[in-house]
Amino acid sequence: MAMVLQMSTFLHQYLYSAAHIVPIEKKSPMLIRFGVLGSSAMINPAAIIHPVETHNECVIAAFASRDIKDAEKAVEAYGQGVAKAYGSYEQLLADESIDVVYIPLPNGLHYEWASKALDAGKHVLLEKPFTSNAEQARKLVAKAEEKNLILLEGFHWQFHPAAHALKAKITSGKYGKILRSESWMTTPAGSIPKSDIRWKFDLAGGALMDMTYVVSSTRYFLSAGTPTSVVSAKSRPLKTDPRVDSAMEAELAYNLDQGQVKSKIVADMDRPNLAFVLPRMWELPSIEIETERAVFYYYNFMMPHLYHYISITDKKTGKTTYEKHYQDNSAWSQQGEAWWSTYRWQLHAFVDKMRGREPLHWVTGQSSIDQMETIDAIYTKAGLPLRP
Ligand SMILES: NC(=O)C1=CN([C@@H]2O[C@H](COP(=O)(O)OP(=O)(O)OC[C@H]3O[C@@H](n4cnc5c(N)ncnc54)[C@H](OP(=O)(O)O)[C@@H]3O)[C@@H](O)[C@H]2O)C=CC1
Ligand SMILES: O=C1OC[C@@H](O)[C@H](O)[C@H]1O
Repeated sequence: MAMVLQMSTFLHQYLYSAAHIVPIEKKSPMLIRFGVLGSSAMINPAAIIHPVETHNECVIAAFASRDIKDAEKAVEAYGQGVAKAYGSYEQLLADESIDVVYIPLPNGLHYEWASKALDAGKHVLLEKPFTSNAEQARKLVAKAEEKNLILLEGFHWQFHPAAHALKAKITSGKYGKILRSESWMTTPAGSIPKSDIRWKFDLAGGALMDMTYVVSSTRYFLSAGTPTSVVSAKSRPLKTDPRVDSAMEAELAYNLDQGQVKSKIVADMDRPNLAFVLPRMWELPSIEIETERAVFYYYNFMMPHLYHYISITDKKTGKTTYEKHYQDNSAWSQQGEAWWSTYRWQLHAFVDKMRGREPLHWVTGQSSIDQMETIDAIYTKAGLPLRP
């Protein structure tokens, strides 16, 4: 289902950004210049190109690919201004006119190229998962701090108003302490081609890495760092390479200020069809959080701009109410538009940070380290090696 979501988000972004493109001549004269490392990455249109097209303070000034022809194709497809095409990532990093580098490379290359980008004095918007493992995450965050450069892990979903609306309720105290949570993300069997980067151990593939959202959603809504322990973790190994988890299920124990919480996470990149035939298209990334007085359920927390709902069941009365937050009256959503995708919200925050304005939300370096430490701990408990 994740792939279907991704395709739908492409369409959503294409249609909305086409309607809201800010022509280059109407953009701010002080443009933030982005460079993309990996012009042909599937995620580029949704995560960076369309968001930039609709933002009046930024432009994509260069694309780099391993093969210059791919960079030239990306330049041609991108209609704003005159972007440069580079036939190597090094060349783009040497371009002094680039302020920010967006990195949509395979997971196993995140650390190397984010590190090189920081060395070249660039700010970095880095795709999830942050790095291959926690050791790399610690080094990368230290480098960004030392160089006083912005480094953000692209947990786009956290920037959407719906995430904030739910978190505000959970942390309000009105519903009592959190008791447990359960976060799911699945993709129907066979929908990710076997040649995909997600199946390659050397590129830091695996379900837990790709569907790192199940960990980040848990940590975000619990306001948690790392778990006290990984109680259990079981992977379903990829037949051709058992180091790669085609699925991972784990139970985490947190000791929060407010008390103990048990969290289940399920990530499955090859989810068996129902009765062997029916792909579980309805299984959008979701999280359930039970507190003393209510059970919350956030359906499609990852792409809420396409569709989502938050249900709240009162444990005493059994009554369930439903909410949607494309745009509400919160200070948060007043900063944007109901049509903004999660990636557009994320870009808004990134630009705020670049301009010295305080973004309403940020994924801190410590959070990215905690995220990778949690992932390492789950792999270790499951008896799998850490990603290289
Ligand atoms: N935020 C989100 O919603 C999403 C995030 N992602 C993340 O973005 C990253 C890229 O994912 P996705 O777009 O699906 O990946 P793709 O496989 O489509 O693209 C990765 C790009 O990396 C470059 N590359 C460099 N070295 C290699 C290599 N050894 N093997 C393959 N590609 C290489 C290629 O670009 P070139 O040849 O042009 O240099 C390639 O097109 C991943 O980290 C993934 O987790 C993915 C999907 C959604
Ligand atoms: O980040 C992602 O989001 C959507 C999924 O399709 C994809 O596998 C993953 O990389």
